[in-house]
Amino acid sequence: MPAATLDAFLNSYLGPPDELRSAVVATVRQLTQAATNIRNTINQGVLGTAFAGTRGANADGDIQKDLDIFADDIFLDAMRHAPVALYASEELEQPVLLDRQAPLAIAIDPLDGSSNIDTNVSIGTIFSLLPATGAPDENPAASFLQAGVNQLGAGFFIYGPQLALVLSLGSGTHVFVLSTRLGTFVQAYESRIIPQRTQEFAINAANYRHWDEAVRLYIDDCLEGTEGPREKEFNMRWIASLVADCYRILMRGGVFLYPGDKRKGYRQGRLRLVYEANPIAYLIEQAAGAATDTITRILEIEPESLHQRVPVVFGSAREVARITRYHTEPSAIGERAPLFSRRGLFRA
Ligand SMILES: O=P(O)(O)OC[C@H]1O[C@](O)(COP(=O)(O)O)[C@@H](O)[C@@H]1O
Ligand SMILES: [Mg+2]
Ligand SMILES: [Mg+2]
Repeated sequence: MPAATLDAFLNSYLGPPDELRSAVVATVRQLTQAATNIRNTINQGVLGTAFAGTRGANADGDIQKDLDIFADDIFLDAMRHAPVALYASEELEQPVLLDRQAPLAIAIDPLDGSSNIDTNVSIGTIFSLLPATGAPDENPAASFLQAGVNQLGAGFFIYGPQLALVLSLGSGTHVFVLSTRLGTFVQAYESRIIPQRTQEFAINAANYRHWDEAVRLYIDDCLEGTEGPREKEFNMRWIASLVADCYRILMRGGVFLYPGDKRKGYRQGRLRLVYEANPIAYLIEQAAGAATDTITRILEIEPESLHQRVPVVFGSAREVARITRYHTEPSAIGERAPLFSRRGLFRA
């Protein structure tokens, strides 16, 4: 039986012992309050004016919108009231030390999908909960340079038609929706299970000419549909909000790719390992999906720096494995008939 509310779910959470478990629960509660606050602000109807304005660039060189900064301020403030030692944000160059005695470190993308703010398309907040390690005041980055397998929990809020929280604390991936009638988050689904197979892919196809050959050939094969080696039709989606693309995949399967490409600054793709790829990979794996950097499991990558980018492929496990084979053993992608052997590397 699913717990009826987020509160009931958190009360029944049997995670790591004692201090860490209660810290995770308290932190998730603070996060939900901050997200509700942001949702209320978004609903004031100022998206096209005040909050879509730009401020400059963040540590990573991305344009910051006013809502990026607003969301960052709200979550940072909320974490001051949670048992969190360190707050690392996509929008801030360095982690903020909050309470050196506290057991947790949080990495956050306060506003994901910023390019969609003024178009009224779903946006979100992604977070990753880690154990604070070492001496947080001496080496604040160290807590965030742990491989994603060390996460205690991860999730995202999606400010869509519904305010939803997708959460995993290490046993399944759960979806809660804010009920304004009840004034609380209620469980919307049993733990999600992503189908192993899919006929739907998500990629920004405008970058086709910049991709490596393996990615191009994978997409070519999908596009050839029933006339190509896959012998089935594919559908394409690209929302340009990672949270929204991930939510769809959790609901009905699919595969998402943001590979590295040949554009300047995109060799490692666009998404950040610590703030985006790790928490999303955790949620996807907890829902029986898979997540790689095309070859290596995302959750096993040791981050080298706080704002590091990483190529990302995630979703239906068999499709993710297939994409890895295009990169590692192209000759094994031999299901195509000679009819399809017309191009390059894999077609010889
Ligand atoms: O505009 P592009 O290159 O298609 O990239 C879209 C991707 O970039 C992101 O917007 C990056 O996140 P931010 O908005 O937090 O910078 C993802 O949500 C999305 O998947
Ligand atoms: Mg983002
Ligand atoms: Mg962001």
